[in-house]
Amino acid sequence: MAAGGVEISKSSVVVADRVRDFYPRQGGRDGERRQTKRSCDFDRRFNDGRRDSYQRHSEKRRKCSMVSGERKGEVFRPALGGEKAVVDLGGTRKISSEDRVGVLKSTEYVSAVSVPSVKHPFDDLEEGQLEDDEQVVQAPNIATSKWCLESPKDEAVHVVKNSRWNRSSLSPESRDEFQVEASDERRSNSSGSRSLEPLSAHENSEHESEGRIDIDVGDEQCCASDLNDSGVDEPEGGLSMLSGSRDVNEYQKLSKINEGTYGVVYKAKDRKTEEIVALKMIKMNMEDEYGFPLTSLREINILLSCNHPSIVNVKEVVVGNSDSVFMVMEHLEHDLRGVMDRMKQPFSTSEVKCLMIQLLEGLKYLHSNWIIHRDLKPSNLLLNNSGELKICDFGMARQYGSPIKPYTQLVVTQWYRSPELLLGTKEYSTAVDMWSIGCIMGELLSLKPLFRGKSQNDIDQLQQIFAVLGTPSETTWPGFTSLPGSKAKFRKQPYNLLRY
Ligand SMILES: Nc1ncnc2c1ncn2[C@@H]1O[C@H](COP(=O)(O)OP(=O)(O)OP(=O)(O)O)[C@@H](O)[C@H]1O
Repeated sequence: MAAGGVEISKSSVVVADRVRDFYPRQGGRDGERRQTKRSCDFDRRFNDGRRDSYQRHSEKRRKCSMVSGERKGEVFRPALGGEKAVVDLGGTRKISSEDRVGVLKSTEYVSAVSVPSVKHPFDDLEEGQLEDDEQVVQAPNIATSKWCLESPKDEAVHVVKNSRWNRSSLSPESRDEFQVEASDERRSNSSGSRSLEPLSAHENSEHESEGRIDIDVGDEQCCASDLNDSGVDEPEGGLSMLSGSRDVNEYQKLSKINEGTYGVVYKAKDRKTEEIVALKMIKMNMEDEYGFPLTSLREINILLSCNHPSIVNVKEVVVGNSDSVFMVMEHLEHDLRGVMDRMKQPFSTSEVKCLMIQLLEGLKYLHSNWIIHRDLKPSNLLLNNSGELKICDFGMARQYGSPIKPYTQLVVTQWYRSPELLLGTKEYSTAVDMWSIGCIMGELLSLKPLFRGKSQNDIDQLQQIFAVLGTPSETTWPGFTSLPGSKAKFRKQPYNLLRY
């Protein structure tokens, strides 16, 4: 591994150079991110870089109090390491220095989210066993975050008609600089259809949609205001979790980076600190007058709770002067799709190793925190000019538990979708992400999608997979014949030709 480490370390420099080579003007012109070449090598990531991750952890704690600190008197539980900390039930959270050392020592990156359905040592404690003024605390926690909508009771956080996001209250004066274009975007999407709008950056790319199909995620796709039936009183003033959020005008819009299905992404500058950031504007659901998409709530909740160098950092959520909401993220200069589209030669093996180790570290962090991403593909992997890779776009992500519950199978862009999803399973787990990153690794090595099925054709996608890996049977894949799609007539292909 030592030799491999050296090789990867060197290659990270090359990846950074190659990323810069494709965008020489971008890297050099404004010099906004003149970063050291060594930032993704092993030395820095695992030695010096560890300091960075601790520093980010403490920043995250600050964020955490914003996310979950509002729930006074609640008993918080530790995440994975069993770390114990102290919470003042008056709402001010304190963590003793001893506990803090424990937190930092116990895990390489601090686990940020709760573990559903797992018995924890503290579970055995009787009520009152904790010292009077001490309770168990958990740093950023998906389940207790104010953005959490996983439990139906909490789903009452929605926009109300007299809120500041009420469209009728819109006035020309109240528009912010992000608003004009945003309104146009919404008009163009006013049919309420979820079809992919034309993208600016990848418009002419043959990889534009990465085999994407328009998805209707059925039971999981709704917006906050679809949940009004929960019977809980609506909080006065709209989305309660937005109270106290800063205004988007704290940022100066520089340019539009890209538009995805669920939001428009802008490059912007913090007016005070001059930091360059990415602002993702959340598209409201136009079919519903005040709809805040559940996917966006999930994305915000998960990203605010995560803390890992390979996961894009969300700094805060800000609001526009009218009915717009923005996620403020660290800015990375490229995404892997754009970089690969411009490459003539594939990445070298060692470059691929450098990218893959970052991707795998990020995914390990997610999976060990019970999160499945469910939409891993090159355009959701951001790269900076130093060769650092970060996973973004958590619109499809969700927490899972044990035992596995049925989820929608209409997730993951087609070329990166696993056979079990293509065959219609509703009970799936982290393996769907592992399949996607296997496809991404193949593509990094060959510069061509590994399994490039015809658009919206699951059978063709499966035929392409079976042509390489063999047509499954109950022997090679126990349980295959009970999958809904297994009855289709697939061509018989010999087992596993991956090496040829
Ligand atoms: N933090 C960031 N820094 C720079 N660019 C970004 C950032 N986040 C997103 N982007 C760019 O915007 C694009 C779309 O972002 P994202 O995937 O989050 O939006 P989406 O609406 O969920 O897209 P999709 O249609 O893939 O679901 C990305 O592919 C990337 O090019």
